[in-house]
Amino acid sequence: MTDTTFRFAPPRFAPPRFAPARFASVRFASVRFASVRFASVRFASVRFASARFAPPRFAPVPPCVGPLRVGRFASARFALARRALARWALGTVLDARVIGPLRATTIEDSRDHQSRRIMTSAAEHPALAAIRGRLVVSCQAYPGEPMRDPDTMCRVARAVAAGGAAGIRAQGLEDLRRIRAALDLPLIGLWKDGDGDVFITPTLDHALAVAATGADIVAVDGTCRPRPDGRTLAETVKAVHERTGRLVMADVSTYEEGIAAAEAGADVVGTTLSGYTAYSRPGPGPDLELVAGLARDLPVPVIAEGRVHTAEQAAAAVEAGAYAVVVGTAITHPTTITRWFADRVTRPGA
Ligand SMILES: CC(=O)N[C@H](C=O)[C@@H](O)[C@H](O)[C@H](O)COP(=O)(O)O
Repeated sequence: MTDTTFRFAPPRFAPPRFAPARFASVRFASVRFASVRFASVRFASVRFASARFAPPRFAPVPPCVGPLRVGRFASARFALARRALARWALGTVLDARVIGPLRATTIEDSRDHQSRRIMTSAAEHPALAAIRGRLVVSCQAYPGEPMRDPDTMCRVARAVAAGGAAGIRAQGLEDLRRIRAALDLPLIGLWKDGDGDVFITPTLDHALAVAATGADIVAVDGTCRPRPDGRTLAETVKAVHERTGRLVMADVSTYEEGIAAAEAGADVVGTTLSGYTAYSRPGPGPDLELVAGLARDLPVPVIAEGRVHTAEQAAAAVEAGAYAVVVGTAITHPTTITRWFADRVTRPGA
């Protein structure tokens, strides 16, 4: 058994409503890392000593039933355990002791409020580390369009890679296979299918097929709407993790969906669907308020995606706390870009 201590740096930007803990420790026992990033944990005890938990008290926590991601409040089954992790996510847990065979090592990370919440650089998946603070380009053409062709999309992906894209997001199994074979960059894969409301990688079967193309991250619909195969998001994420080891990006449309997606175990949350569900905010530009809210409150990376049309908006998304920014239309969809220009140039009535 290894005995590893995680140290979390105190928050630089502690939300004012939470008095930072003077000391808090979370003892985990029987930690089993299934992969670099995931762990099954049983809580032994949680100890708090802070302005809010005075006098210091030791609270025994019943063992967690089932897996828990270290650093998340996601699947903790017990309120106290969840609160401990929530406090960790807020940066107020200063010390956590993990006992068990562990591959991750010491954490010293307080660079910014998103990175503070991400588990550890050692445990951060390489595909995520490679896009951190960078641009991902979505290369997609729509049914019936002239560029709807895997070879063309692969060329587009190579072109944006040459321009500095740190990652690619793409749609459709054949597009993904071609792009995977041609490029070494992190690949976010999805499969748009069906004519229902839920169309971004709508079922587990779709997700498994996307994973089989070699995509590093499988993007799925992460909204609260029922999925065509009747599975919950949590069941889908769990199955993708267990059967493929791939990361899951949940495309959401609201703050509540982002929180629920993280709790369901999604590794990454994207604001992709904001404005594209009946109940979310449509707007001409990116939903930076959503980006900022989720980046502030989630312990997982938040990717800004959707209607980022200018370099300034992309920079603003990073400023708002986005872990990475995905831009599609403004870079890879010439029909729309042309229309933007044509509409401005063409005189009314011409
Ligand atoms: C809503 C939906 O179906 N979004 C899709 C998701 O993969 C794509 O059609 C978008 O192009 C992508 O999200 C990037 O966004 P934008 O093209 O706005 O930069």
